[in-house]
Amino acid sequence: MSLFGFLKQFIRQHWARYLAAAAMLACVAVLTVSIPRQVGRIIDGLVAGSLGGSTLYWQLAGLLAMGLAIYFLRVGWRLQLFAASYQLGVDLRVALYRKLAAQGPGFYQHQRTGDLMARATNDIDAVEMAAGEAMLAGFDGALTLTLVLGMMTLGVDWRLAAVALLPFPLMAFGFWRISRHVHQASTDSLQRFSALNDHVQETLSGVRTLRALGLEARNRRTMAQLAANAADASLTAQRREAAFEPTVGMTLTAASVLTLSLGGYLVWHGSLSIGQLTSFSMYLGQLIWPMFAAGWVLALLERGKAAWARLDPILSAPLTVDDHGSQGTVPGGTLQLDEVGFSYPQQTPAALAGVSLSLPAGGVLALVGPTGSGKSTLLKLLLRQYHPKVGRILWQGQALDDYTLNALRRAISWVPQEAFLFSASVADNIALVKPDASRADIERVAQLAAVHDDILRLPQGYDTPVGEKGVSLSGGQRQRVAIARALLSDAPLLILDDALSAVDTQTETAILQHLRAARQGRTLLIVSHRLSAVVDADEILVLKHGRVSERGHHTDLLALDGWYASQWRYQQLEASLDEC
Ligand SMILES: Nc1ncnc2c1ncn2[C@@H]1O[C@H](COP(=O)(O)OP(=O)(O)OP(=O)(O)O)[C@@H](O)[C@H]1O
Repeated sequence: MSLFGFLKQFIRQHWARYLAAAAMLACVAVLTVSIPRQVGRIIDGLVAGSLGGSTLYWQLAGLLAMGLAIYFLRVGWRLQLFAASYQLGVDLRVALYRKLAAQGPGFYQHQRTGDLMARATNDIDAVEMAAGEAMLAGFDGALTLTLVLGMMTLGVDWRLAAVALLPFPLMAFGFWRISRHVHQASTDSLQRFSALNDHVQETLSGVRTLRALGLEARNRRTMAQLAANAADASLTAQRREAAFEPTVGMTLTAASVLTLSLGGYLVWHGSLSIGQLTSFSMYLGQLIWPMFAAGWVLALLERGKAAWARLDPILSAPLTVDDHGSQGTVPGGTLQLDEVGFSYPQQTPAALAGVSLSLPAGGVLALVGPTGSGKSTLLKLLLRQYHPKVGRILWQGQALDDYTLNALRRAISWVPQEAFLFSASVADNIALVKPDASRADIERVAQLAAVHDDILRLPQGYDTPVGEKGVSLSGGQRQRVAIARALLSDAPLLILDDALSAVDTQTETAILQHLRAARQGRTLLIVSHRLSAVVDADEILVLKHGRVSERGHHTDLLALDGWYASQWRYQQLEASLDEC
């Protein structure tokens, strides 16, 4: 959709505000153009000696009243229009947030966070300006122009009007050329601001890594370069926009010279009064605003169009995760994969091929295998972040796609390796999916996740703020808080995605024992590099190059003497060396 299409749709929705603003504006325009005519009449009355005394005072008071009415009406219509344009900003931000929240990893793989943030702030501001300031100035300017031209032509002298308008086509041509440059410069400016934003965001996220690698100076130089690039682009855009003013100035000067030449000649020959020439000159002065408004409106619209060209692809991008299912709850039951295969876009080797498994409700399945063998990919298919290219996934005999995404996400408690803690207390972080959980419940799951004692040692215990604005927890503590969070949910499937990698073997054993005792029939899927975490699983699947290379119980796999058995021996040896 074009910017104008979008604005049309918005104006249709908020027509009452725009209509009220337009009505007030029309009154302002009528009053504004009446003033020079009135002034001309007073001057002619004074020159002829027919105006004086109380009539003169009443006419002057009338002029003052018109000025006051113009002031209040101007305030009124600006408020109406700005309220509408701010609403447009809110609507756009909500729409963008919804879209971003609904997109899957396939979308984010091609986007930069800083750039998306720039679109949500800078670009929406530019569209907001196009819907508010530009509409306001455009409507005002167009109305004033029509009325002033009407008064010049019909109310004063059409010959003067015809001559005064001669330079205007040249101005229109100048405007057209300038606005093309403004569009290009605005696009460039928004893109460079995005690049700068992206760099700041990445620097803040990776500040520890940058420091550890001693890259601060290099990063500072890049930052300075990007900031200078952004400033240059903004300056170029301003320079392009600044060209509107001299064009207007030159046009009006030429129009004034032509008017005075012909006007002087007509007055000299008695076919125009001095009052009429004064009125006409005042009308010419009143053209300054519509002309400046035209330049300003074009600049705002070009900026808005450049911003919209960056926003529209995001707002109209198809969802990488579709949500066409109709089943609102997942009843649990057997999870089944039939000959599932998947490859990432633009990746030739398949990340998964011919994977079949059956995980009954309440069962424990483990996924192991060398790095890059497809374990996380399989989880992504279960979480429906991607769709299998071949084969099918069923839950309780129903295709995964038949469930709504919401239902599916409620049915799965997923604990990733890198647990994210929000800026809130530890207790609130654990109770994220169940904000009404009691403190006793929170402490119970923290004990199951073997993190209760660690939390008690924090300065304010469970009320200690953590996350970005609080105390930093160790990787292992973060993982255990995330496990506690998952245990608090009632989801029938719990997925531990290498979620115990940062805890020692003893703590891992303790957590797994607690899990077995407290699972209460929940299905458990464990992905782990450490095989000690999976020895008790009902079934262990070894993935290699996306295929199941071994499967069975721990003892079966040891007997097979394949990758699992050699990895087990290696890890056992490593553990015994650690104990020495
Ligand atoms: N987003 C992606 N785009 C393209 N290829 C990907 C993507 N994610 C993973 N891959 C590729 O898919 C294959 C399987 O990766 P996956 O992350 O599933 O392995 P993994 O077994 O979980 O590895 P690890 O144990 O290191 O976490 C790898 O070759 C990987 O490079």
